[in-house]
Amino acid sequence: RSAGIIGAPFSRGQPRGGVERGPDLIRAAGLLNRLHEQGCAVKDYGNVAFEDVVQDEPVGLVKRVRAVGSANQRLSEAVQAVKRDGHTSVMLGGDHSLAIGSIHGHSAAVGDLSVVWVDAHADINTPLSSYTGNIHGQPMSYLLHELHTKIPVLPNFSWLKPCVWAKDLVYVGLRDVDPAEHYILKLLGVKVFSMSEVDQLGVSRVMEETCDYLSARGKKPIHLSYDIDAIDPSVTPVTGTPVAGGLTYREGVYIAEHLSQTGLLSAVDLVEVNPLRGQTEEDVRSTVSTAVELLLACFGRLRGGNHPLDYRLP
Ligand SMILES: N/C(=N\O)NCCC[NH3+]
Ligand SMILES: [Mn+2]
Ligand SMILES: [Mn+2]
Ligand SMILES: [Mn+2]
Repeated sequence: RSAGIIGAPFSRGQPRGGVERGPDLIRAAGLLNRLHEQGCAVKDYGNVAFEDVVQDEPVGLVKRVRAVGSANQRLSEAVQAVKRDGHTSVMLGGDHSLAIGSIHGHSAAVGDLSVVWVDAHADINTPLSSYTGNIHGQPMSYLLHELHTKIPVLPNFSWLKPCVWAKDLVYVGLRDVDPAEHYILKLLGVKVFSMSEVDQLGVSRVMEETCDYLSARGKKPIHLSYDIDAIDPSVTPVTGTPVAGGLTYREGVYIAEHLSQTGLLSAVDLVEVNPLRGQTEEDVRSTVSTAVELLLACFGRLRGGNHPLDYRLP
């Protein structure tokens, strides 16, 4: 395995400052050394340099459109470069609007892909259905072929073409879904394992059904887009929109372990870590270390232990 790390210090998909600190916090917690120690080749591509957009009036209700469009165009190029070099792309956010560029760039590199979206939220509002106008609640609508007619022309988004089919998308962890989003999920027949299904089936059944569902449409590269707020706020409180009743630490790690073992994991996003949303230092430490553990599990770390292929007892 090999990981190409991209920092995306970007917050304009939502109104709360601090989420742009995510990439450097996750690096400082030792992600690269830990990946190396577990036998993963690692290349750090640094942080994407985002354009400073000054005049960015709302377009209808949609906020910070030009900044988000420009940022995601640059992120898409960065992800394409990482994939061209043959790595699994690891995008450290930053807010979840960055999934637009991450998934677009991944698809530009590998073609058809499947998306596993682990999140308390569906992030599938269209620009016209969103209450808040914050684009981090909308990224999936920009990416789905089936919603193309629902996306107006937006400044700095002319580069973007939809690249995901609704039948290649699976959600895990949903527990805060708007009516418009629920309508879209039902209309398009998107596969959803909300927290109700996690409770009903258990996480191992959820992941078994997720992988069976996706592989029935051919073994496509998997894009795992992990919003840290999928995990329960008791474990990962420093995030913009925490929602009670989330995944346990163990469930969160299991999801990553399971997808890692498919051998199809081709890109990972880890987004929405916001240190300014914590009450204590421990809140920040707990959230950031959980983010690191989730990523280590994406690259083959197992709780039962690992050993190098060439290990020999002395
Ligand atoms: N964390 C969020 N998305 O994952 N917040 C925006 C969506 C709220 N409906
Ligand atoms: Mn999200
Ligand atoms: Mn979320
Ligand atoms: Mn969020």
